[in-house]
Formats: sequence, structure tokens, C-alpha cells
Amino acid sequence: MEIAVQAVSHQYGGHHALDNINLCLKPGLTMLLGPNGAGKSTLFALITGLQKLTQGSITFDGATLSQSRTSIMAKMGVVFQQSTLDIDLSVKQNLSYFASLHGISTASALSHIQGLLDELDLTSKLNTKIRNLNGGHRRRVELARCLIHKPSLLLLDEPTVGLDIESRHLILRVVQALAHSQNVSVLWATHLFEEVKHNNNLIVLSKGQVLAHDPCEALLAKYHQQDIEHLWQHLIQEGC
Ligand SMILES: Nc1ncnc2c1ncn2[C@@H]1O[C@H](COP(=O)(O)OP(=O)(O)OP(=O)(O)O)[C@@H](O)[C@H]1O
Repeated sequence: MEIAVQAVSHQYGGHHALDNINLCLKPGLTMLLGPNGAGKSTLFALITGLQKLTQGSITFDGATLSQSRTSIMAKMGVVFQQSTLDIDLSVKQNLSYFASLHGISTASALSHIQGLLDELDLTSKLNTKIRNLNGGHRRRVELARCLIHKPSLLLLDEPTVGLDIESRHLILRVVQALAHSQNVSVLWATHLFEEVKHNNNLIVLSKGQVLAHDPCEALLAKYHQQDIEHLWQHLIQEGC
């Protein structure tokens, strides 16, 4: 799915959270790098329709949410910063409930994500209640859940914050493989330089403005920087 964000601004009261954002997301993994308060979650809220879009436009393969909400939402998978799992239900019950919302049977949902459940070390935990899982495994369940309906747009809002290192690496590896092998557009918000790989697309967001949006390699070459942290510092100094 191709997502075009054009001239999008958003204010909370008089505070400009996003200021004239223009982006085009294509299949593959795009990292949205920005510090706390840069406007990442606000952008997610506008793309998902949780916040009403009042300035600019966002289209999904050419259609807006107000034109084709049901079909666009059916193609969207989202992991928000805050967990939305029911902690008193088991892993399987959480997956099953989500599948049923999309008109998918539990059996076909589990069969579709079986490989993923194995990779995420969740198969043996299907009957475990979420409250008995650690944070890393809870996040893995959320990732598996949002892939049940085969989305073509995946939005991940700081999905590895606060997780153990093994879960962080695993989630990053799974999402990178997914974005590489399937026709899925992934937008991954992060404030961690080390999560950005040189073969990713990169959007640098600061104080509600896009400072750069290009393949990472191209940005490193353009600004003569060796790594993401130095690129970031260079862009901040140049842009603000
Ligand atoms: N509901 C709200 N009411 C008022 N101001 C808000 C609200 N939500 C966000 N903001 C402000 O808008 C700006 C952008 O916030 P946003 O949460 O989008 O940034 P972020 O990059 O996702 O940061 P974080 O990683 O801390 O969530 C910040 O200055 C924040 O304080």
C-alpha cells in the first residue's frame, strides 16, 4: 500500500505538534526517527484516524479514510505504544478475538501465523494468560495479532521501548524480514539510533517537522556521515 501524507499539520490548543508534513510511504520498512515530543504518535493517530485530520490530506493508494474507511482499516495493522491486550485472556483467546473482528476463524488465523508464532516463541504459550507473560512476550503477541489479517500497512509506534534485548532484536528481525519479503509498507517509530539499519528508509522528525526523508544510505552519503547518530546530530544542527 502507498500512503501519501500531504501538507499535514496538527495543533493541540496553540501547540504545533506537526507542521506541514509531506511524506510518501511505499512497501518496505521506513523508520520514523525522532525524540520524545517530535510528533510521531500524533502522526500515527492521524494516519489511523484516531485524531481527526483538520489540515492537509492523507491518502491510502489514492483514497482517504473518509472515502474508504472500512477497506483501508481492513488493510492496516497497528501496534500502539500502550498495550491493548486483555491480560485476563490467554494468548490464543486474544488472537482469536481479534481474528473474529476481521471475520477470520481461529483455526485459519492460527494456521496463517503458525510460522510466526514459532519464530516468536509463542506456540508453547498459546494457553498462557497475558498477565503471566513478561513485557517482551506481550509485545510479541501484539505483533503476531496485528498480522493475522495480512495487512498491507503496518504501523508500529515505538514497539520495542522497555523490552529486553532479546525481544527487541527478535521483533526488529521479524519485521525487517516481513517488510523485505512481502508487499507490506511498514512505518516504525523510534527514538533509538541503533534500531535504524543502513538499508532502511529513514524519516527524521524533529519538533513536528520532517528534516529528512530518503533511503538511509543516500542520507549518510549526502551529508557525509558515518552513522545514524552523527547524521541525526548534523540534521538537527542544520535544520533548527
Ligand atoms: N493530547 C495532547 N494534548 C496536548 N498536547 C499533546 C497531546 N498529545 C501530544 N501533545 C504534544 O504534542 C507534541 C508531540 O507529541 P507526540 O506524542 O506526537 O510526540 P512523540 O514523538 O510521539 O513523542 P513520545 O515518544 O514521547 O510519544 C508534544 O509536544 C506533546 O507534548
